[in-house]
Amino acid sequence: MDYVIIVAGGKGLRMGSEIPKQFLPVAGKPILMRTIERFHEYDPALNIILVLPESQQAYWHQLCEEHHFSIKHQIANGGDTRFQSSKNGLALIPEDEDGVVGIHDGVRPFVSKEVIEECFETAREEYAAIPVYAVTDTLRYIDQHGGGKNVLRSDYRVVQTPQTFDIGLAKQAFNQEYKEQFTDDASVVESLGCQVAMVEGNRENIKITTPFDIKVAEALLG
Ligand SMILES: Nc1ccn([C@@H]2O[C@H](COP(=O)(O)OP(=O)(O)OP(=O)(O)O)[C@@H](O)[C@H]2O)c(=O)n1
Ligand SMILES: C[C@](O)(CO)[C@H](O)COP(=O)(O)O
Repeated sequence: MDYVIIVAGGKGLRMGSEIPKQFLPVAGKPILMRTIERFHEYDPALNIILVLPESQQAYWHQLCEEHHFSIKHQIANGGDTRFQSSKNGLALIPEDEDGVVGIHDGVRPFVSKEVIEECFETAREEYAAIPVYAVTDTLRYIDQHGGGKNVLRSDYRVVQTPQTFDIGLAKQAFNQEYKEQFTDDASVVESLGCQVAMVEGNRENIKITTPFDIKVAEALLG
């Protein structure tokens, strides 16, 4: 069976809003509900695990009632790092389960059905897959003395989620000790020595991080 773990255990410091950013409404509906809906639309049989700080779970249940949100999901507790949040979500998947697990940021409500499908199918064949897109701005490397140097942007890709993995592989990877360079789930799997396949992401799949991103999100739905 396939699973998606929607991680929403962060602090939202860059958003700086009173309400945690995953609950902020965009065109009248909380971001997190929009994100979960995308995966349910892709596959209504997909098992959904939502990772939320324990202190926010009662509020989430209240929001679900208010919005008549009835998509079935399990809840895991958020961790101090994204690594720990993903790991807590993975712990709810039975040990002997076969299939693919996607790990997706709760604050990326604009992932397309095609990208979700491509990520799950590529991981089924190649064990690990991530959506990426080409950099469109010029990039500059800054050294430790503050000096700058132009770099070849075609050497880089911007990485999105969902990041999809064979379930056994993901569980093995998240048994490692946490390292600071684990900024996404693929970096955890890669540190086992595994290759991660890349699929073309969709540009609208932004990570809602700052108040500016809320304006972009409203515009995308407008
Ligand atoms: N300990 C953490 C940290 C992050 N996340 C989740 O990972 C996703 C991407 O992280 P980001 O957008 O950076 O969220 P925050 O960490 O909440 O933001 P900030 O760094 O501004 O505090 C978010 O859905 C966030 O909730 C998580 O589940 N657990
Ligand atoms: C996982 C991620 O969204 C891929 O782009 C990103 O690495 C999360 O980074 P954050 O700074 O912890 O939000």
